[in-house]
Amino acid sequence: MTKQTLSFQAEVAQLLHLVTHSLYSNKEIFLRELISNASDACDKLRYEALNSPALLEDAPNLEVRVSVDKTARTLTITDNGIGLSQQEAIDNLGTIAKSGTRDFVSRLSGDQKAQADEQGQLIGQFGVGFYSGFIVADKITVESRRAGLPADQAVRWVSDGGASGGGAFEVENITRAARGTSVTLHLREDAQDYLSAWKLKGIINKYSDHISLPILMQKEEWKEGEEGKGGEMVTTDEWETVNQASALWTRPKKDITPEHYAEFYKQISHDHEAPLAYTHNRVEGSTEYTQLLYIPSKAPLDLFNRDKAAGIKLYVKRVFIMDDAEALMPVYLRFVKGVVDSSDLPLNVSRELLQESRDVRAIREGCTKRVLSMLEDLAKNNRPADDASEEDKAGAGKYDKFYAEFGAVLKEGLGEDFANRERLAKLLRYASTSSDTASVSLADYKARMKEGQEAIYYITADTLAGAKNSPQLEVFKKKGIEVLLMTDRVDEWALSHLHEFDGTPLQSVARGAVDLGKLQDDAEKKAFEEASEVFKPVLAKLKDALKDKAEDVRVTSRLVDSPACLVVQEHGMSTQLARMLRQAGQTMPDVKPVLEVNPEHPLVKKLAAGDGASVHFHDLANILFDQALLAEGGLPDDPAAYVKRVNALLV
Ligand SMILES: Nc1ncnc2c1ncn2[C@@H]1O[C@H](COP(=O)(O)OP(=O)(O)OP(=O)(O)O)[C@@H](O)[C@H]1O
Repeated sequence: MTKQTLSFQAEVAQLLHLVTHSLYSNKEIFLRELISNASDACDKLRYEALNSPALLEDAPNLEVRVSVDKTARTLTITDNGIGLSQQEAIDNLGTIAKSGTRDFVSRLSGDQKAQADEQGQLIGQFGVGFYSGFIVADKITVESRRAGLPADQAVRWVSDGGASGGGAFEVENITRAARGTSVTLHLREDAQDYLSAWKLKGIINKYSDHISLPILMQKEEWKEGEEGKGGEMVTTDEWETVNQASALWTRPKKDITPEHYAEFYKQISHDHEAPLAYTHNRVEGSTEYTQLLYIPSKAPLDLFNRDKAAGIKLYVKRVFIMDDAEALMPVYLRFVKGVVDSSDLPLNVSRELLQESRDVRAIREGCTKRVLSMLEDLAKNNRPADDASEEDKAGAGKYDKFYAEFGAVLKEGLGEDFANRERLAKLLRYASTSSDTASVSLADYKARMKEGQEAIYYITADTLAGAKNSPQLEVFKKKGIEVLLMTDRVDEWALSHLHEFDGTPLQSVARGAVDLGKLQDDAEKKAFEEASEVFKPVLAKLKDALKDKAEDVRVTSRLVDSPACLVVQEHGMSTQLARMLRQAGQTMPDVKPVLEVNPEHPLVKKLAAGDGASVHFHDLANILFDQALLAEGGLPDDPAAYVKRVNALLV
């Protein structure tokens, strides 16, 4: 093949512009990115070689070499991993594979370029990968041969990253004896200090120490100068390993610093923020494995996508097997990132096999328990006592942070993980009528329950304001009974799997007839029974007038200021959930709510005194119903008819 000149995908050209104009503040990350790619390429080869050992040719020891040529002013990162075919070089080094990064870049418009610095920080979140080489290089040459292809089918890829204005790269066919890839950076004028071996070792130590492959550099020696001249460091032909070259998780915990853990997290998660917490354990017993699990500080944008890739990398005896091993973590813990290294699974394990393996089940259970313990610790140290140790104080507010990001997903576990339901229930936090923030645990609530209170009361609504101002809370407010306010979409479904906490039932205040049990005194009960009796005739008339809308009409003691509210039958779906599902396009059976009226309210009294056969009565009954619907965030079936009825009253 002769030389071909090809253009970058439009987003790559934009990304390159961004990289070269805005990533100056943290230039050195380019080395981490390129070494990380080299390490991935070796992992891929090791995995493919499990089935095709011939791919390893005569070089079974995988490694990365970093070398400099001071005369040519180049820095080269070479690996003997999987390599790239010509087509792969064109596809992978000319486009952006990750859809998240691509979308982000394509959204940057021209006038935003002024805030390049800010964007540089943002782009750091997505990982610029290979293209970060252009932070320090004005030209990059990649030479590569895919493992398994003959020496004369290697490729050379060269680009100046668009500096010449063309936004193009060249590819040509070359002969390369060794399999694998070398990336040569022609260093910019202001990046010449990356020719210093000492500097490079420092960067490798900082960012890439945990890479399990050996990273080799040529040894340097002090050479005395000729007479009258100073000495200097000179490069020898001997190569030495400059990193620890053992996978981080295989090292004893005492030898790993928090910085190492954080750096490793960044590499596996592509998250620029430090993790909130991590746990590292070697599990022994009938199933043996090592787990290193992280809880991120921030939720990803696609957190609620239950099909989203899981964040666990599976290794078997330190050989990388697969990313996103979803069988190792339940779906409700999909935000956890980390590594599991098993000693028992076969190296050729497939995703299908993982689903069925007993060892995998044991690992999943073990990982789940670990994550829950980690969360329990965060919860425990969230509000440290004054005399707590410095370490415990450092955890202040971390659980709140976790819960704000991932609480809604954790709740899915109530319906998914029956074995751990009680532990999960203890981790739940809600806003309540005494706290606007999601900080009340079920145990806190129980500890504050009133004398004679027999249930944990809660209400679900679309918004906090909607929950707080719901008419259904009126009697609870009057009696000073705390009610949990639930506003996550998942709450109602999740709560349908949690009927009690520590022996106390959970009761929705919008479901079934209100029964405050011992919290109501005898006089109140008597007054209520009398009212039910007195209102019987008007209830019958209301029922008739609203027969298309309401399942039943009854008097209630739950209201204080409002004339009426809607409730659902004890085991029915709430009107709020039904509305949500309908909005989501599901066909819902038409379940009619119960209209409850307040016998103390003037409007209800007026109805009772009126003539049930009059047109006026029919209109008032409908207004009463529609207003109750509005009060809980719904819309009348026929809004125009509602407006007409209200207007008729106003004039
Ligand atoms: N040393 C290498 N050996 C083989 N293939 C490579 C090498 N470096 C890069 N590639 C290929 O180029 C692709 C693009 O690399 P790039 O670093 O831009 O993205 P990535 O590695 O997929 O993402 P990220 O770096 O954010 O993890 C890689 O997915 C890989 O296929």
